[in-house]
Amino acid sequence: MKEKNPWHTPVTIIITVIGVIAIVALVTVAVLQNRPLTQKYKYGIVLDAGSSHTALYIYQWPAEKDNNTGRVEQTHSCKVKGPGISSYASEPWKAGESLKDCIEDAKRRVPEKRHDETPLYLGATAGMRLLSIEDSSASNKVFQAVEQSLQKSPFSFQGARLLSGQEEGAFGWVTVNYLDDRLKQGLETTGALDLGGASTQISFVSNNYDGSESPKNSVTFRLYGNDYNLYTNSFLCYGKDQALRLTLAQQTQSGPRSILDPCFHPGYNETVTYSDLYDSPCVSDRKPQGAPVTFTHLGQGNSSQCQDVVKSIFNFTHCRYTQCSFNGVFQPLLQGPFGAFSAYYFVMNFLNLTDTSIPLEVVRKRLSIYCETPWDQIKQRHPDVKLKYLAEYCFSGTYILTLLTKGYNFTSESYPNIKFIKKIKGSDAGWTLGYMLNLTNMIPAEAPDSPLLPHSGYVSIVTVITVLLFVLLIFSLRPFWPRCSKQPQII
Ligand SMILES: Nc1ccn([C@@H]2O[C@H](COP(=O)(O)OP(=O)(O)OP(=O)(O)O)[C@@H](O)[C@H]2O)c(=O)n1
Repeated sequence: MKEKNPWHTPVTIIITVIGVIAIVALVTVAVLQNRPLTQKYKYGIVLDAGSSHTALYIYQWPAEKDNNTGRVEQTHSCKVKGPGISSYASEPWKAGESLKDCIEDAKRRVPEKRHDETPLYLGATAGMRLLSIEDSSASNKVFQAVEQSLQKSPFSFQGARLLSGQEEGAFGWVTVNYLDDRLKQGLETTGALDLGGASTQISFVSNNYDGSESPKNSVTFRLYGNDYNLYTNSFLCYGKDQALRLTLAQQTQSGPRSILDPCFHPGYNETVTYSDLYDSPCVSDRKPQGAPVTFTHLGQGNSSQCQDVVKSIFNFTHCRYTQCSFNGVFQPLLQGPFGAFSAYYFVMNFLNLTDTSIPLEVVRKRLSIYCETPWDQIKQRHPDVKLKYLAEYCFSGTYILTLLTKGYNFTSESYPNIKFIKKIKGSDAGWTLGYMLNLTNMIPAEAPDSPLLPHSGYVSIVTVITVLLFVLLIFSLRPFWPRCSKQPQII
């Protein structure tokens, strides 16, 4: 006599087998769907052809997230050897040649199979702006030379062009706020202060600026569903190299054989050629008549006199708007935090003055002690720093403080709102990233629709619900279950 197992009916066996197969299939799909994928990246390259040098930046972002944001990051930068491309006006082909090493470097950094789809841009700033004012044909030839050289690269070259000061300021602002994740989240934005060699930019959003007063300073953006009305201004000739020319021009108006410069260390002594100093549209019309060929540039190291000389290159006398910064340029009330980068950072970092919680008066005092230090001592303390940079830090520090306080109207109270920065989350602060994001349409005007759940959450929920349904099905089939009788069946 054999006791029949109540589960051994064909219906329950079939249901159980199908159920087990379904659960195994679901779990397999869920696991496979959520396995870590080997990330594929896309790349973009921007060359920043500045007045003092050219730099190449490589950016990357996950291939499947072209239209998403907060994900583009700088993976590498390469400093082009030699001066900025505008310095090759008399031998333009050399401007093209100068870029080759960094392009070779980029070829090694970007995977070969991505080369032909990687956009390559060159944007030129204030150095080329000045050259185009001075000699537009020479500037065209320099652009032709760099274009010829970049067309030979395996990348998808998208052209070389001159950025307007307004674009330089606005794209710097986009970069800073993109990297800080402020745009996507619609947070209060950070203003951008950029100090180059030949121009300087200030860009910020102010509640009391809607673009109606001085519309030429207004740039509007719609980013991730938010409207921004940005104030921006670029001051050509107020980058730190051209500002130094302006102060030297101020001190050599009578064509002297020597000057005692308060912005250079005591004991500093260099011979300067008048024609070199005045070889820039920022000062060329002021070249003194009948001056000797050279003058001796002597350092005096006097901070308060240096402040006076630096102040004298700003014009505060006329303003046809409700308020101005300097040279009759409109500026609304300063608002919010500011990121100060490029030469702001190089100089303040060298001077150990990037901490803006140090009171402005203390900063001034420390700078004046530095300026009064004899040139021999300075050279001894910093044997590794390029002499040209080293000689100019006293001037540059004084210029930065004067530009910020007298020029832009930062006060002791608002000075701590400035943060001197070089990089944000590994990417350099500057106009290049914002420029690329704009040209590749990587910042959408409207906020992208995001799915309710991440993919892994979706798969897990579907799995759990299916298992539940299966269990319910088994229970709903109860009437078909064989009954367990207490009496053993006799077969
Ligand atoms: N370690 C460094 C590197 C650069 N500089 C100075 O910083 C200034 C400008 O830097 P940059 O942002 O590279 O300006 P450019 O792009 O060359 O100038 P522009 O934007 O005006 O065209 C130059 O005066 C350069 O001499 C410096 O003082 N210390």
